[in-house]
Amino acid sequence: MLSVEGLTKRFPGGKGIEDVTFAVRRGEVFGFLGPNGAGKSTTIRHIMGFMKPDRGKVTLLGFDTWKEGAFRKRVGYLPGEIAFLEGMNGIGFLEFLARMQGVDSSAKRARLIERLQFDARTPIRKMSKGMKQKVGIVAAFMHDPELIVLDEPTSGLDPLMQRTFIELVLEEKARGTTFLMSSHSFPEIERTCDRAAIIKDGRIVAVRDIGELQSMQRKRIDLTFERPEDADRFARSEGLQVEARDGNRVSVSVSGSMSELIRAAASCSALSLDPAAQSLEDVFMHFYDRKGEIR
Ligand SMILES: Nc1ncnc2c1ncn2[C@@H]1O[C@H](COP(=O)(O)OP(=O)(O)OP(=O)(O)O)[C@@H](O)[C@H]1O
Repeated sequence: MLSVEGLTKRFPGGKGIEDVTFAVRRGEVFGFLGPNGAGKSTTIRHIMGFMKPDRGKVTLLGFDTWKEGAFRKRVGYLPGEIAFLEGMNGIGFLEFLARMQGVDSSAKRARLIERLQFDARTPIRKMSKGMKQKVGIVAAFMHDPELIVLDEPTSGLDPLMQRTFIELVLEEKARGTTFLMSSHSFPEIERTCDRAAIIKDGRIVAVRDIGELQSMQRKRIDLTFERPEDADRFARSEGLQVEARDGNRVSVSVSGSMSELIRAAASCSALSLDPAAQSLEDVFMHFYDRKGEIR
């Protein structure tokens, strides 16, 4: 459905993307994961045919996206930063897009607006970042495209709306829609994607199944015990990687199965077991060694 081959773009100043190669299969939800400035938006702009590559090419539904625009009506796109037409309200903007897309998408549009719970009659200049993001999501989904390309779709959405968004993606996926979705948040990608590419400093460092990425991920767990003696006993258990100890608390890091940890925690009367908020750094550090190479 989508193939990105050797895509290279060097910006003045040396940044850009280098030899980016991956393919998205029909019907899958494909994540595009990387820290800020890694090259996600640059790659996506090339995919959508808005930038001319220095080298390489993008083939989407059989079209070279830089040279041919005929793929556009069959694709939905949510840019990282949406440029709206000033002076319109949400509905006006969506109707304008629908005319360009050349399909009657009014019924689907109304359903999406209801799901995302916002007043689309609000003038765009008065909309919050989250509301604008919702208008952009409706625009990307409403014409039932075969592929939906989303650049950081949940930025600006509150947790409840992030959940609604995930439901929408899964419903569309069940109908056979293909997705390419960029994010810098692994948990977000984890809930929806089948596979993901990881990009860092303009280069793809891994393309893996989500299950594989999950099992590679190292998690930090904070445990609290009834008494410091229990914490001591737990910290001496076989096969645990203890990161920190303080009184009746112990932090460990785990990758893969949790069963050993849970067994040891139970036998030492653990009171609570909390996954520590994982920073992006923690996730990415697992994928790179110091030279930035994939392990
Ligand atoms: N038009 C441009 N001219 C010069 N440099 C650019 C241009 N567009 C992007 N860059 C640089 O290229 C790098 C990749 O940017 P890009 O926006 O693709 O990253 P990103 O992965 O989408 O990041 P974020 O998560 O912050 O949106 C950055 O260092 C950025 O400053």
